[in-house]
Amino acid sequence: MLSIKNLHASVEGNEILKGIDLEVKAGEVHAIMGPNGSGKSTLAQVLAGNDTFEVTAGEVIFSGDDLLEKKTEDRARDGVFLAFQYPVEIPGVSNMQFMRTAVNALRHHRGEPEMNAAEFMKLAREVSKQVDLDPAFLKRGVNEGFSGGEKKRNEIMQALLLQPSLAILDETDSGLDIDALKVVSDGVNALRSEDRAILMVTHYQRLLDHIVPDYVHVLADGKIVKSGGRELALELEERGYSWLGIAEDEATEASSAN
Ligand SMILES: Nc1ncnc2c1ncn2[C@@H]1O[C@H](COP(=O)(O)OP(=O)(O)OP(=O)(O)O)[C@@H](O)[C@H]1O
Repeated sequence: MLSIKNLHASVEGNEILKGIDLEVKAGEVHAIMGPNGSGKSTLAQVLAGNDTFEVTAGEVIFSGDDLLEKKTEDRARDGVFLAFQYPVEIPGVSNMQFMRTAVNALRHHRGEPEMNAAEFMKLAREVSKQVDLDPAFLKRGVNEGFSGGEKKRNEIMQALLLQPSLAILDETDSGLDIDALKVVSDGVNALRSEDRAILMVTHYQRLLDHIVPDYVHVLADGKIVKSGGRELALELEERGYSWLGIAEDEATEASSAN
């Protein structure tokens, strides 16, 4: 589903991604871990099409197409979804209005009939229960005044409504209390399916107790330096990053993040 080859990306002339290679098949869940500042969010943003970052080399093939050639909105229509590390507040636009517009844009693109307000309300209420978010949040401005954990739950609600082919989740577990972590993980597990891939950026092995990944990758200084199965995350928890030959300052930052 997703094939990344030798991906390089820069911001303001600084190279952040320095040759990423990654193959993700439909049905798989991949976790991306690594020290602070290693490029995890940059990778997520580049895949979603944030033009702050300049791709200087490499290719990304998504479902057979050249992803990097497509505009952000076309990537979203084709099924790429990004749950932000820091979800953005959009005051004045209700959550309901925002999500219905997005869902109907997708349905239109897929040649499916649009959902009217009543149909969408019914669906949104069901999904909000799934992530334990009071349906009252549907009426509020997008993320406006939401707590950190509520924003993260709202991101997963969007994913459940949009049913993307590729869900990229950037630190969806950060700031969640123990119960919310379980709720959000259940939401992500509900997304798992044979025709969908999930790329999850996380610092915490404990998330991977709930959402068991097929593969774990360590990103350091813009490159994937180690890949393995779930046991790699357990090893990182125990040993930190320095055994992988990651520079001492990066490894220290990483252990303080953990
Ligand atoms: N818009 C930007 N302008 C300048 N530098 C940026 C920008 N975005 C990212 N960077 C830099 O790129 C590097 C990688 O950042 P990124 O957010 O991808 O790291 P990360 O691995 O997700 O880190 P963390 O674990 O702390 O979230 C950092 O040094 C960061 O300061």
